[in-house]
Amino acid sequence: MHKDKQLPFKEKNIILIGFMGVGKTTIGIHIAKKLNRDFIDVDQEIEKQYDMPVTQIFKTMGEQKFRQMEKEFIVDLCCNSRLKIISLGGGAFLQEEIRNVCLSTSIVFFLDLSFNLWKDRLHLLMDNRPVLQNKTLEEIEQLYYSRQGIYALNHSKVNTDYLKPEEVADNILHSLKLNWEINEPIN
Ligand SMILES: Nc1ncnc2c1ncn2[C@@H]1O[C@H](COP(=O)(O)OP(=O)(O)O)[C@@H](O)[C@H]1O
Ligand SMILES: O=C(O)C1=C[C@@H](OP(=O)(O)O)[C@@H](O)[C@H](O)C1
Ligand SMILES: [Mg+2]
Repeated sequence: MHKDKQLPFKEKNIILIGFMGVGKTTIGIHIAKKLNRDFIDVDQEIEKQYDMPVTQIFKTMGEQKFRQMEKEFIVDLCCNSRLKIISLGGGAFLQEEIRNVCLSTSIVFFLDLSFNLWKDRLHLLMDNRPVLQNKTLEEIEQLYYSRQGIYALNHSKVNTDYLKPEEVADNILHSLKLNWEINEPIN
């Protein structure tokens, strides 16, 4: 739809990135509601398409196949949609093609949560995040820090420490509104 032409700033998709469990899905839903826009969670879309949870996709088809599906879905979405609120899976941004298409077409917010606070959420994630399974806390901490450089490639970083999902959504909306005004003033 807009491969060669940039969309007006206000029409660009908004994309949330960050480590597993930081709240991309939860906060994305809040933002979409507040802006009255469609919400798309990439993992949920892949799950619908294959009629199985991500954990099962990893088991039966392997991680590489999941990464391929993830890439195809995100590239298509970025090139052929607008005005969407999109939550990526935490590993998606590791793929260069995904980073490039997201950063060149959309507004990318990195949701940051310090590891100390993230640890308290581990029990909520262990069962349905295949990447965490069979790892020690030390290995998970290494994975967390090894990905921070990749997440640093964003348009805006948002701190989520000690904030409720709705508060983070409000902070993102505030920042968006300021940017919309700066990029496209009313007069
Ligand atoms: N700001 C927050 N404070 C407390 N719990 C949260 C917050 N954001 C998300 N959660 C919880 O953490 C878990 C993971 O959230 P989720 O939105 O699925 O993260 P992600 O999509 O980044 O993996 C969920 O159980 C969710 O309710
Ligand atoms: O970080 C990762 O490699 C993954 C994160 C998950 O999404 P969330 O970040 O929404 O948990 C999901 O895509 C899959 O389990 C792999
Ligand atoms: Mg998610």
